[in-house]
Amino acid sequence: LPSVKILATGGTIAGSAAKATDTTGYKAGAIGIQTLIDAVPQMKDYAEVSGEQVVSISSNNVTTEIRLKLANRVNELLADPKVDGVVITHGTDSIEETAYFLNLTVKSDKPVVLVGAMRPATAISADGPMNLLEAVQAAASPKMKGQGVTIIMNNRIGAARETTKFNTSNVDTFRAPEYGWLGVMSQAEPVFYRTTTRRHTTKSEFDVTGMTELPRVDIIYAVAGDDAKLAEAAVKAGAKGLVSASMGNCSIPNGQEAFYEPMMAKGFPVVLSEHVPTGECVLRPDAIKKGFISSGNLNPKKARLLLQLALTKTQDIKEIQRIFNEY
Ligand SMILES: NC(=O)CC[C@H](N)C(=O)O
Repeated sequence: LPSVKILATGGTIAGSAAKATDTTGYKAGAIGIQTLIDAVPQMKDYAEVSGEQVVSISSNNVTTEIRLKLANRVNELLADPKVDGVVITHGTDSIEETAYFLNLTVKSDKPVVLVGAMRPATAISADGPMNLLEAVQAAASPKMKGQGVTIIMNNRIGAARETTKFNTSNVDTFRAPEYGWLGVMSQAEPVFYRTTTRRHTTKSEFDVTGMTELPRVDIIYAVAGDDAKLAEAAVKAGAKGLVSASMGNCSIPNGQEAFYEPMMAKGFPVVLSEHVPTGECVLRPDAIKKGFISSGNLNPKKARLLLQLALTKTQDIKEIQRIFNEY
């Protein structure tokens, strides 16, 4: 049987509530990985499974430091010829961020699958056990090779870059709204319909070996008529770059643009992403001249991670734009 390692970080999949009917008032990350593995003995028909508890937290508290630790551990594990795949259990609030981060920093074409749940492990019809089983089945499958880091929940295989949380409480919360799912889990096997063309894993230029911190990047929300007080505070707090969660097609209020302009003239990177859920950010010619970088259709939280990694390589605006065009 293939060997699959499960790295556990907490989240609702490891959540515990006082009553089986509680689906909101529960403690995330309360149950250890061995208990989650023991609850799904069927996994042993597909893989030799072992667990490792990395942290036990709700994913709103996953820091850059934890993501770097995960990336380094996944790289260590997958460098071992005896390990065939890795599953990471994770809270759903930031699962897409960690998945995308690993998509950019894992140096292997072996499967890396992130999985979560929306109902705590103690709930009636908890979704965690079936999701975990399918994640392990996928991580054990050679068909997952080279597909990049994926998120698997509710039978669907989503690319880290494209998959995003859509609903605060529904079990079927994830969507891949722009380009759809890569495929599905069907009868214990991954079935692929698409692949992603953006650079990831073995084709990524980012190397976080031994790193414990990354340059600070903050996200500034753009709302009609707003000023730049928050952006100023971010720079004062040490931000080495900013991501604007802009409106519509990369539009931001004049008050913010007036603050960014002289900063960009000095080489400070400002990436325009959007809080509209889908679509490209197409920069006007004068915005390009001023130094703005477009995130394409990458959402603000993922654009923040990519800018943090880009800043480990370069400060050059054109080079950072090249990176956003490729990942
Ligand atoms: N469904 C979830 O996993 C969300 C619970 C929690 N806030 C977390 O992200 O860990």
